[in-house]
Amino acid sequence: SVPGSARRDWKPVADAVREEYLWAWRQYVERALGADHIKPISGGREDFFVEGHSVGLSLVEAVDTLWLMEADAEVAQAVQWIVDDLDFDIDAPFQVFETNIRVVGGLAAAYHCTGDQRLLERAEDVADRLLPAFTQSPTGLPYRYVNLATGAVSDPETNIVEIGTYIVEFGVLSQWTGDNRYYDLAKRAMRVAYDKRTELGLLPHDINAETGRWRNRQATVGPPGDSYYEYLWDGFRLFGDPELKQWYDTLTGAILSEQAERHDGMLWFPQVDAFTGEVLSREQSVLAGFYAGLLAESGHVAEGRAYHDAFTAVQERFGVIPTSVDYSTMTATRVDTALRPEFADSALMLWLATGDEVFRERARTHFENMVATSKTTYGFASLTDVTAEPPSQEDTCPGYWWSEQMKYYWLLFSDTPRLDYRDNYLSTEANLLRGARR
Ligand SMILES: O=C1NC[C@H](CO)[C@@H](O)[C@@H]1O
Ligand SMILES: [Ca+2]
Repeated sequence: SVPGSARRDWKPVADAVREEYLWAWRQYVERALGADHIKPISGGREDFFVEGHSVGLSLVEAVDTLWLMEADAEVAQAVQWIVDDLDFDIDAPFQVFETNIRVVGGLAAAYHCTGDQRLLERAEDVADRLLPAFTQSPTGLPYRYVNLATGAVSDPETNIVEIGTYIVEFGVLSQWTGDNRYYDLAKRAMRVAYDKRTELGLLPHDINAETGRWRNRQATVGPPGDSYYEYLWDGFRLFGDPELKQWYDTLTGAILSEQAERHDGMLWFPQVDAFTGEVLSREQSVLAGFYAGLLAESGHVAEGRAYHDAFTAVQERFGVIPTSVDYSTMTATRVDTALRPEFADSALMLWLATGDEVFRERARTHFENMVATSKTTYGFASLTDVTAEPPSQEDTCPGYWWSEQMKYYWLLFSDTPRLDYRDNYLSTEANLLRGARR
């Protein structure tokens, strides 16, 4: 039922992924239950959003991954913790973008997989606490922070990712609750930025939420531009909104004609001046690797393949892709890397779009190299230097590890009956919002 022929037996790899994940889950439960992060070297606890106010982030991010792995006892334990112990009435400023993609999205995915109404109620509760960031804004571009208890908003110095990565999570809430406020607020913010595109059809990435004025000239498909483009396409795919597709096609056409560059026979996307098209930087963030998958999903399969080929060259050179490289010299401009999932994200998207086994091979290497370099006493650790022998580790594990690369590997290798491989949707945080087969 999956695309392409299973020419080799991937089950051993799928079993290894599930074994590593459930081992890491047991360490988290025993040592850091309820913490945003486990500290994988020391076994300690770490807050992500606000010091002293963990919201069980890694647990919230793990629910749908556990469910897809048929770890149903672990799912039940996680849901029980959410119902008993997760309270968003916190008098502190939370980052609106990160809270949406990780917490609203994680709870929405948990609801989609389990059907437990209490999880939808929690998703609505935290989403409602984010709305003042939109409704208090004179332009409709949301502020970056909101106090979850008081609704006080702050920091208008934002970017297109943080004003434009909501329509998926807000859209399914509108669909599931019948309240269109969520969708309308999310789409309005995207429209404001789109309407300010330059003559070339490109977007700078920094903008002021109070004045609506651009704060810089640089366009990028990496952070903080990436998921604005992703969510235009995803919003069209999930909700069929033709305007979102028109905006996506216009901006993507400009990116492919004005920004794409061939270098040493490989396809790259330098940062350019959005007004003139002048190349500003040939630095490529590992986060930009998601774009290979987005291009393939949205009909630009050749470009998507070519961009993944480029990042495969980086993986082959460094073993683990560094936070950023200069592709004109193939040197790392930052040697650290925080367990970033994007290469595996686009490998899954390209495999689903083409059925080509090469993407499973590439993802297998990504998994094996991650285990070899990041696995430590109580879990998996970010790296401070991928070029060191052996690569040096940092005592932290990001929340997205629990939602992203381990889920991408599992879906690539397991052929799980819990996913509709022909019609599914994973958010930018890999939250499953369509395609769960209960
Ligand atoms: O869209 C995102 N950006 C950064 C993280 C992964 O690198 C994660 O939160 C998500 O994939
Ligand atoms: Ca992402």
